[in-house]
Amino acid sequence: MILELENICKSFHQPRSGAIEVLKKVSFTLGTGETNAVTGESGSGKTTLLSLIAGLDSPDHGRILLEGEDLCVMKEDRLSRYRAMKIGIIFQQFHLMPHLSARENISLPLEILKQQQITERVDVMLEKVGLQDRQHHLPGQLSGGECQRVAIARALIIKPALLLADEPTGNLDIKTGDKIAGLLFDLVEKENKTMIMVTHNSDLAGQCQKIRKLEQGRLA
Ligand SMILES: Nc1ncnc2c1ncn2[C@@H]1O[C@H](COP(=O)(O)OP(=O)(O)OP(=O)(O)O)[C@@H](O)[C@H]1O
Repeated sequence: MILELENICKSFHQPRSGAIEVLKKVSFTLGTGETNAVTGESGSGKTTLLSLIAGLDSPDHGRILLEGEDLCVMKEDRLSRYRAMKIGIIFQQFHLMPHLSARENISLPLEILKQQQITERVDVMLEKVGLQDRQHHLPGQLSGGECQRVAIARALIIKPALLLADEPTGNLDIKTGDKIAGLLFDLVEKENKTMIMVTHNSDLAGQCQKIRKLEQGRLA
């Protein structure tokens, strides 16, 4: 098992509305090379769940094991490095660095992790996502679809154990979204990546091997 969630609980406390119990003892496991979609109504806790798996927030109770290591008990320094090495994240809003070119955005994770052969690895990735002729453009000079290609390349370049995608086509028009989804699933399949994708889009969810629904704090 690459990922194991055991009895994850998460509440948010608001002075006015009191506590909202978003996740109630959520458990699931994911094997290497599996793709799962997480669906559910707005406010059902999909992004919360993804943030916990990404180690960007911590649960109130429960364990999250990635390759057998419990993210919930790691100290911040180690967690940051572990996350950077093991988890690639693709967001709806791309989250690119606006002052860096496409090429520099893709190479950034490798620079941070002080990896070798960065130029060659970025060249290969630029070709995979079809952006060789846009590599020196800034995000503001790229289309939405091109920005998401950069984000996909940046997420995959570290060869992550786990890929997390939060509405990866949600900010794109239907035609571009379909193209980007095609590219993403193609790369995931070719590279045997393990992926969790949060989406409202049933066509997209249907391309994952399994669809899980979050409802009233529980995952079916
Ligand atoms: N930091 C926070 N503080 C307080 N409440 C929060 C916080 N983050 C999320 N919530 C609440 O938790 C619930 C779940 O939010 P979440 O963003 O995970 O839902 P979602 O299923 O991703 O929704 P959507 O599909 O609309 O993006 C919502 O009721 C939200 O208001």
